[in-house]
Amino acid sequence: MYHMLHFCYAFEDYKETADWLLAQTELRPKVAVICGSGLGAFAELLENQTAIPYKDIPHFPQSTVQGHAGRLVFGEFDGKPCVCMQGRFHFYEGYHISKVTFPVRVFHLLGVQTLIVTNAAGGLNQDYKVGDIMFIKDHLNIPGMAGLNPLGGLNEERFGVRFPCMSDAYDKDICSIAMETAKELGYAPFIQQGVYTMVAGPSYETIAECNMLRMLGADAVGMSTIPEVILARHCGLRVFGLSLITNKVVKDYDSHEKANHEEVLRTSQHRAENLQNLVSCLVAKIG
Ligand SMILES: O=P(O)(O)O[C@H]1O[C@H](CO)[C@@H](O)[C@H]1O
Ligand code: HPA
Repeated sequence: MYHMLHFCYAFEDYKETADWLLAQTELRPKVAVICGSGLGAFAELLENQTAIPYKDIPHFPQSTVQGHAGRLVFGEFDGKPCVCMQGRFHFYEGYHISKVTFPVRVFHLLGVQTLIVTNAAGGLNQDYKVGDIMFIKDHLNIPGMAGLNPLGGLNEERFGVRFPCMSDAYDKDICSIAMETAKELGYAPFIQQGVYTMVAGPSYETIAECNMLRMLGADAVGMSTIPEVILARHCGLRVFGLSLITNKVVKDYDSHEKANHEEVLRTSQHRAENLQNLVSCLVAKIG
């Protein structure tokens, strides 16, 4: 059990990992991408790639969830260097919250300036359809409100300030570029902009919880992303986030629908190509 005041990692641990990675590749990425459930095929498109299994990287946790391959891939899109997490870590896997977010600070030390986070999420907004892509404009940090924030404990000033601002968490300029890119690709009919909320998981939400989350103003719900975004903003990275709406949450007691990870992975596969095109064009534009 970790005490709140104890870091799970010291600054030197992040630095050791970053230096180890810098010795594995000549690429110096300015953009990092975290792939959500079933969305990791994106990394296969990277040119000149160096792929490193998480198990070989000092201090890195392991991926335990289906649809998260567990490799860090360095490569290029249109000559723009990028590093991509093929698989993320979730709190419900049993990792301390600072472990879930470990790679984000490593990216910062690698020289990354922009983080793109992707996830699979359940649609709470009834206007959303399965297969829609929601650009995240804001978030509701439910575990954070219950005391589970990745910045809890002593502040590491070498990364950022004690009380970072979150009202500007999602970069409006990158979101506009992403919208423009989606239009160019003909994807506008299935793009949404909305609020993502995180629950700790791994159980999916009850009907009452879904209704509550919707009432609170959330458009989509998942079990990830927000801790990564908070750590990224703390150390000054610009953030763009998107959710693939893989299922509609159940909000009606007469419904026979049941949330399940197989459906999540099926929808991810169905939209994988669109997402890959969108994110790769975005990396090429902002990298
Ligand atoms: O957020 P990502 O990693 O995309 O995965 C989402 O899909 C899984 C549930 O089906 C949960 O892990 C949820 O967070
Ligand atoms: N709830 C929570 N997390 C999810 C869902 C959901 O309906 N779909 C994909 N990830």
